[in-house]
Amino acid sequence: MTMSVADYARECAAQGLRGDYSVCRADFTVAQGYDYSADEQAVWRTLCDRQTKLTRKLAHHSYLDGVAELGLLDQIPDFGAVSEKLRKLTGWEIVAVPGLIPAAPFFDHLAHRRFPVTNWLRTRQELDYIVEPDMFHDFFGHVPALTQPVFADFMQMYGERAEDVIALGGDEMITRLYWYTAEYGLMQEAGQPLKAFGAGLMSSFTELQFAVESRDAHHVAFDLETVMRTGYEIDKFQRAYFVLPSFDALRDAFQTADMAAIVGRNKGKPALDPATV
Ligand SMILES: C[C@H](O)[C@H](O)[C@H]1CNc2nc(N)[nH]c(=O)c2N1
Ligand SMILES: N[C@@H](Cc1ccccc1)C(=O)O
Ligand SMILES: [Fe+2]
Repeated sequence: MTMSVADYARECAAQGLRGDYSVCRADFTVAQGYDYSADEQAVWRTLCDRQTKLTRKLAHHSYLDGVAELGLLDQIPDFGAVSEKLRKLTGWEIVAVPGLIPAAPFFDHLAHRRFPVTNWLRTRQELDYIVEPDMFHDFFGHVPALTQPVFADFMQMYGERAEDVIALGGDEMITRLYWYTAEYGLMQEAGQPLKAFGAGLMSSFTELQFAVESRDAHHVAFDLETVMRTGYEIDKFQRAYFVLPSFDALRDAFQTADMAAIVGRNKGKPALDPATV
């Protein structure tokens, strides 16, 4: 692990991130501390109700199958109870974190089948979109798919391969790959309408509709090396969405890629502009 919790806490405070990083353990986890107000519970239900109407229409079926399997969206989740359920289904658990954490510990959690979930919730003013991951994003966006064995295995492999790529000096490149697939990926299977599967889309009322339905959204056919070279910003709608033909295509690209060669060719080069890829 490259960055200490104390250094990261200072950096996050300087950037205006909302979580309290001063209470983190060395692996960036904290206690969930289940003490949410009635108002926060109401915000949670509002978020789930309005977003579920959209995902029914715009989300890939692997996500919707996950929601059906997981249930539990009527109140703010108790991470311990959810972990118990997930462990039985796919061997995953969720751990509480104060918000965005650095790439290396994040991928280390994934490699060990632990998914980091932020322990605080966006406010009523941020129902449509929030600039940093909160509990609604982490839980509603990511956790349902972890009930699906194929996806659950894939996320662990992501964590393992990421550690190798980081060791080669490719942390920016592997982070972009995660970003444009797990967070903002779209899927168009043969003969099917375009669907979303990325968690950053699942949790945003406005960006989910924009990415799938707007003529202004920039859709690009998935290519592993291009994705690994394309820059991104976390606090604005994405200027490119990469479209996969299937999950198998993603897994194959991952398994056959010569990561050392890709990192070697591209390390230190400026990122591609997402608007023009
Ligand atoms: C690896 C990459 O930086 C990725 O966006 C990670 C980083 N840290 C994170 N931390 C939290 N809490 N939630 C996330 O979704 C992520 N995503
Ligand atoms: N923009 C996402 C949250 C998010 C922020 C940053 C990274 C990933 C996701 C939402 O509104 O739900
Ligand atoms: Fe996320």
